[in-house]
Parts: sequence; structure tokens; C-alpha cells
Amino acid sequence: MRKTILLTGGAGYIGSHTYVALVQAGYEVVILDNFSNARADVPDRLEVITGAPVTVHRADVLDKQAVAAVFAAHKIDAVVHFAARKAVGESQTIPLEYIETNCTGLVNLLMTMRDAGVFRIVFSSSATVYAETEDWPIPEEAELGYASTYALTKLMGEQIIRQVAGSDARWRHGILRYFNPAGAHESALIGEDPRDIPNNLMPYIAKVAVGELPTLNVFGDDYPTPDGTGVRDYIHVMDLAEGHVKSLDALMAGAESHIVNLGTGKGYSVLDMLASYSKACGRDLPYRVTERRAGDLACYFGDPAKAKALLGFQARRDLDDMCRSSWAWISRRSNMRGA
Ligand SMILES: NC(=O)c1ccc[n+]([C@@H]2O[C@H](COP(=O)([O-])OP(=O)(O)OC[C@H]3O[C@@H](n4cnc5c(N)ncnc54)[C@H](O)[C@@H]3O)[C@@H](O)[C@H]2O)c1
Ligand SMILES: O=c1ccn([C@@H]2O[C@H](COP(=O)(O)OP(=O)(O)O[C@H]3O[C@H](CO)[C@@H](O)[C@H](O)[C@H]3O)[C@@H](O)[C@H]2O)c(=O)[nH]1
Repeated sequence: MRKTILLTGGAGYIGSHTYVALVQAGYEVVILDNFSNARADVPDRLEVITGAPVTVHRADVLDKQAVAAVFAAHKIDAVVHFAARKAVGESQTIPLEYIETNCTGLVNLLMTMRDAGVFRIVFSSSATVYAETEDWPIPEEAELGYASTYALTKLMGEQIIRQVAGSDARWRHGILRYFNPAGAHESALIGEDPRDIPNNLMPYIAKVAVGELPTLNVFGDDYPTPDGTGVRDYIHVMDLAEGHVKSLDALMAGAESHIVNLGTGKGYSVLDMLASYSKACGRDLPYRVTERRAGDLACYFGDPAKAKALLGFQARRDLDDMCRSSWAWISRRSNMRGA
């Protein structure tokens, strides 16, 4: 019997890629998304990629009745929970909305799961839950902390799940701490598609590559890193998606709950990314070095050993794969808009 997975936030960037990986792994998937940060045509694109109809419920995780209705309509076996607000800067200006969506939304979901007798959840956490450190690679046991309301909501999310799990032995959770997701599905039909000027490096470079932004601002080249620019652990979004499948497979097979990093364990600099993207799009992309961005760390990358040992997960794609797939997606998207 195929297992049915509820995928909240399944029309978003990581959720849509995870949808593809779950379907390919043989799961039946039901998407719940309010489309607050997703394009309306994503389900059609998922249908083209997977060659099968997509089941979508347009609903808000804050609407308990609507969430319960989805559980009543399908026999859900487990949940992969992506639905959240994710902009760090915005979380500092509207903290209550972030706490409401990311924490109250999670509580609603857990209550509905409990009432429906569903006790397996894979949760999108983030490397942002680690306290600032200069001790890399960062293992899961590293000190935790938060520097934004967004990070606080992810840390609270982890704690809520662990606390609830402690009250009833039937609960099993996979808490996945992502490093920096990048790239797109090889079909170039889905990918990251920010509506505003992006804060993050890869979507910003992508917009420079298609000519929507004039030049990349490199935030500082005097960090204590090999080329002076910031180093991060970029992970291909399809590797990340496959990490969710591994976590879910383990929980469905009766494995214990786990908290793992999903990263590559390798660091790439801003200039590495720029060089790789320039190669992908076939021209040298313009940049200028500006002031450091407030709050940025020189270097940040995770220890992937625990995910490998517990889940057999290892990222397979490299930075060139991330840049090539991002360029294929963004150039196609931009041509379609221009058409
Ligand atoms: N992208 C990253 O760098 C990153 C890093 C670490 C963790 N995460 C986490 O991964 C998850 C997915 O991130 P993403 O990059 O795909 O973001 P995204 O914004 O593309 O996806 C989130 C999806 O959730 C939906 N959503 C938001 N609020 C909702 C609500 N109240 N009810 C129902 N649906 C709602 C949005 O419409 C969107 O489709 C989030 O939980 C995010 O915090 C992301
Ligand atoms: O226009 C830009 C954007 C970024 N950078 C640099 O590129 C690197 C990566 O930046 P970014 O893509 O913003 O990722 P992070 O700084 O690692 O932040 C991401 O990863 C953190 C750890 O998970 C989360 O806390 C944040 O929310 C999330 O945005 C950093 O060195 C930045 O200084 C630039 O030089 N120019």
C-alpha cells in the first residue's frame, strides 16, 4: 500500500522539489498551501514533471478547521511540514506574524495530527538555530541560539515537537536543519522565484544573470577566508528534497526520531558562486565589492556525518550543478515572462 504524505507548503521552493522526490520514491502526496509565497501555476508544473495529477488543498495552516478537513478527506500516514514565513529581515519588523504562522501553525498541525492518529512528522528547521560559532563544520550537538525572530520560531518549532513527542511514545519526528538551499529541478519547470529584490546570494546572482539587476554587490572581501568573501554550505535543492525522503523513509520503517543537518559539509565563497554562475550563463557577471552586511558571519558550514550515518543521506550535486540548474530555470522563466 502506498503511503500518503501531507506536504504543507508544497507549492513553495523546497516543498515543490520535495513533492517531486516523494512521488518518485513512490509516495502519494497531498499538498496544503495558502499560496502566500507560491505561484498559482506550480501544481500544473508538478503535474508535467511527474506525469500524474496533483492533489492540492488551498488552505492556511492557521485555519484549524481547514487543516482538519484535509485529514478527513485523505488517509494521511505522515506529514512533511514546510509551510512557514521565511524572511529573516521581515521577521524583525512583524515578529508576531512570524510567531503566529511558524509556531501557532505548527501547533494547529500537531493537534490535528494527534486527533487524526497521525504521529510522524518531518520538520523544516534551519542552520540558523545554531549559536554563532567559529568552530566548523557545525555538528548537531553545537550550542543553539537565535539572532532573529525567524530563527526563534524555528528553534521553538523544534522544541515544541520534541516536548510533544515526550508526552506520547507514538510520536516520531525528523528535524532537518538545512544549510543554504540553491539550484532548481533539472526540468527547469520549478525553482526559486522571489518576487522582490532577493536577499540571498544565488537568487540575486540569477537576477543579475538575466539582466533584471545590474550588478552583484559582494558584501565584503576582507573576511578571514581564502578569497576574503563569505563562505557558506550551499546544498542543491534536489539533494535537500532527497534528504526529506530519506528522513521519511526512516520514520516509516520504524526508526527513532532524529535531528540532522542537511548540507554538503563543503564551503563555497561568494566569488566561487559568481565564477560558477558566470560559467553556467556564458558571460562574466558584473560585481562590485561593498561594505560587509551587518550580522554576517565569515564562514558557516555543517557537519553532514550524522545524516549519512543515520539516514544514508549524502549530497550528490556540486556548485556547478546548482548554478547550471538555476540558470536553466531562471532564463526559461524570464523568456516566458517576456513572451
Ligand atoms: N530557503 C531557505 O533558505 C531555508 C533555509 C532553512 C529552512 N527553510 C525552511 O524551509 C521551509 C520552506 O522554505 P522555502 O524556501 O521553500 O520557502 P517558500 O516560501 O518558497 O515556501 C513556503 C510555502 O509555504 C506556504 N505558506 C506560507 N504560509 C502558509 C500558511 N500560513 N499556510 C499554508 N501555507 C503557507 C507558502 O505559500 C509557500 O508555498 C520553510 O519552513 C523555511 O523556513 C528554508
Ligand atoms: O547580494 C548578496 C547576498 C549575499 N552575499 C553574501 O553571500 C553569502 C551568502 O548569503 P545568503 O545567501 O544571504 O545566505 P546566509 O547569509 O548564509 O543566510 C541564510 O542562511 C542562514 C543560515 O541558515 C539563515 O539564517 C538566513 O536566514 C539565510 O538567509 C554571505 O557571505 C553574504 O554576505 C553577497 O555578497 N551579496
